[in-house]
Amino acid sequence: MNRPPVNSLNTEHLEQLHRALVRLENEKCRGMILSSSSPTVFSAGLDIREMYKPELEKARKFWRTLQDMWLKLYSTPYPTVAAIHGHAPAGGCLLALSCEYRVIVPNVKIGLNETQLGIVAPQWFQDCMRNVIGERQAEKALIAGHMFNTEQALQVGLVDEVAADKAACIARAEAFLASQANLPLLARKTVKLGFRNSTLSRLMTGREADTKIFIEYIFQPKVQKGIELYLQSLSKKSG
Ligand SMILES: CCCCCCCCCC/C=C/CC(=O)SCCNC(=O)CCNC(=O)[C@H](O)C(C)(C)COP(=O)(O)OP(=O)(O)OC[C@H]1O[C@@H](n2cnc3c(N)ncnc32)[C@H](O)[C@@H]1OP(=O)(O)O
Repeated sequence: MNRPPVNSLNTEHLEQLHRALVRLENEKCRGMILSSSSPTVFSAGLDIREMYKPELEKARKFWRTLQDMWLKLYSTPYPTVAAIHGHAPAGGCLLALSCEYRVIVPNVKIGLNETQLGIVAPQWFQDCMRNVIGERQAEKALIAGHMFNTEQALQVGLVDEVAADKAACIARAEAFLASQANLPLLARKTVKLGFRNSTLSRLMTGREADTKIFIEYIFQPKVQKGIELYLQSLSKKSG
């Protein structure tokens, strides 16, 4: 990902990611490392400005593009690793959770923090967390909107490995891909999809309902007020 300053996910960036995933699949790619050009941020999650006073059709397109990108990422036939050498809140955490393996560096925060922002992580975000860390830990983390530090993320199983720095993180991600390289492709892909199918189907069969929930939620005046205040707090911080 290379969308400075924080790889926030707007419609255009989501489309780019989606196109890249389609191209990799068409080219029979043998593995992907999802990484960031930023030295300190993996992805800041959804671009909050896409949810602030949007036009209805633009907001619908934004959400459908996110759904498209995620459905592709979660179901790739090739192995995927997240090299998390920077913070990964909310949608950034979703990207990492959607890969098959996660390597992280020290001093990083990662989690589905939506509750803390007064918004709600959609059901499929929640499913991804549950599938990785289990029901009990996911429930606790999501209710609190907990951001895990590196050590906590490893302990709870949110990530698989810690590496010293970006170079080591990429090297460990490559080692994971190498460990998968000799597995029969069809068997590997079939098992992966078997595990992920119920989570994928839940969104695929309820896409329109999920979009409607998103739209009705963000168009509420009190949610808009919350987004406005949050945007102000973010830009004050950097100002
Ligand atoms: C049953 C009911 C169901 C209801 C369902 C409703 C569904 C609602 C949708 C819910 C889904 C939400 C998922 C999300 O992903 S929401 C996004 C959450 N993300 C965050 O909270 C991250 C916020 N950012 C940070 O914490 C930090 O920026 C950082 C990532 C830790 C990096 O810190 P750093 O100090 O390096 O950088 P700055 O904070 O100074 O930021 C630099 C500039 O980038 C702007 N910025 C940061 N994050 C975002 C963002 N997510 N979107 C847009 N812009 C962002 C920040 O304002 C600075 O801009 P400036 O320089 O112009 O001021």
